Amino acid sequence: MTSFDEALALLVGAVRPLPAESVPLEQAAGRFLAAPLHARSDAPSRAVSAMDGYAVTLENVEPDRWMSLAGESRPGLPDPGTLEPGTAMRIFTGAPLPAGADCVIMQEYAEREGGQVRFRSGFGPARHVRTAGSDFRAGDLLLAAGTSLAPRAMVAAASADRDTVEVSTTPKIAIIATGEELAAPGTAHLKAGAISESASYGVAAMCEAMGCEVVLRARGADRLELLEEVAAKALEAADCVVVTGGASVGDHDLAKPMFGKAGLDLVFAGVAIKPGKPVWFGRANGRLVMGLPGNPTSAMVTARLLLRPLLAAMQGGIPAAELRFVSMPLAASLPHAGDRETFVRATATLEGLVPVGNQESGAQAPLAAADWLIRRPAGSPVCNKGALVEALPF
Ligand SMILES: Nc1nc2c(c(=O)[nH]1)N[C@H]1C(S)=C(S)[C@@H](COP(=O)(O)OP(=O)(O)OC[C@H]3O[C@@H](n4cnc5c(N)ncnc54)[C@H](O)[C@@H]3O)O[C@H]1N2
Ligand code: MOO
Repeated sequence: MTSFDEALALLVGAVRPLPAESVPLEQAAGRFLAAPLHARSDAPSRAVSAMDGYAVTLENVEPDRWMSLAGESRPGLPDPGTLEPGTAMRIFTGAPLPAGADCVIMQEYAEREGGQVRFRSGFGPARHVRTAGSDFRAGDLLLAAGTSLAPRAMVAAASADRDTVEVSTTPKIAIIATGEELAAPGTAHLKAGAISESASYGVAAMCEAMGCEVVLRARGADRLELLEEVAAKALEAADCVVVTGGASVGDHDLAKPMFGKAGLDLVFAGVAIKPGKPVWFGRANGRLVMGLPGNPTSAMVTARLLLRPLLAAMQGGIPAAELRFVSMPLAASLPHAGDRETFVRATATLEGLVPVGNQESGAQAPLAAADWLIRRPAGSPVCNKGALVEALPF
């Protein structure tokens, strides 16, 4: 069976990034940069104060000795001029430092009387000055092509002083949940044998968090003609179709056959991971198609491990950046792993990772608290509390 690493490589090899477009910065959050973003100018453009206080030349200041106050520097002022020798200038956080000043003394250390100011000792040694270009220089690479414009990256993007950015076109995603038993949330209790369809809600939320637009949602009973119709519509509407359920070997597992008429070309089917073994991926009608297992935990684990890198790759993102495993301590011991590479669902605590109590593929309730996946190679021995494990934010 295909290993996780092989599946990932196959997937990345099968994707061509969507074209780029220019969008206003206000619409860029969550999108992937299609071109590197360079700074227009230095930041700060000149030395500025990091505190509210008084600009001085440090060697001219003696604790508790009165000196005259001359001038004021406010943020936004083009030029506060020069500090007159032996004086202090009132200055505010972010305001330009006058020429000749090399230090800002916080106002908490100052006492004022008329046009005079003195400073009690203890104000040093910090100078509270942000030097020109200490954040970045004109022309510096602020964000590489392929970076996802997550909230923190948006600050860096806006600091480049550009009103538009080049980003990837938004991928259109169709999500089809298959299974006779599935009912829309709110209606399952009305029908004997029905369950509330849950997996696709997690998948849709993940797609949206990855900057995609979910253009079609459907639930399909296990009847081939019906599913073929839904598949045709989805392939028409979307760049990528995600199917949940029907991935396994049962008589009613129709997720792959429903794309038969559309000429499904499988890239992989079945990956040696637990949970999520039946996950599959291919192409049909020039679109990408990923099949996730119906078990909700398996669906979310495979979406995290394979769909998320796929959505990044479609947008020119770096798939490996979606899979940054880190070392984390275990706060509880783990039994030996089976013969498939295993991804244990866990919660982070101050002491380390604690596996959630219910590790079944069909679990739904524990997913909300399972914010980490612990990666365990096939055949891993028992792992004791305190040991370091490879983990990925889930
Ligand atoms: N004989 C075998 N049986 C199974 C195998 C196998 O290798 N041999 N693999 C098992 C594994 S592993 C998994 S995972 C499951 C998943 O298979 P499917 O993708 O075919 O999933 P379904 O049969 O459609 O559903 C499984 C389970 O999950 C519930 N479900 C399905 N979709 C949803 C949804 N959107 N929201 C909530 N719950 C959903 C469904 O009712 C079933 O209980 O197959 C094993 N079987
Ligand atoms: O792969 Mo299944 O998700 O092990 O139960």
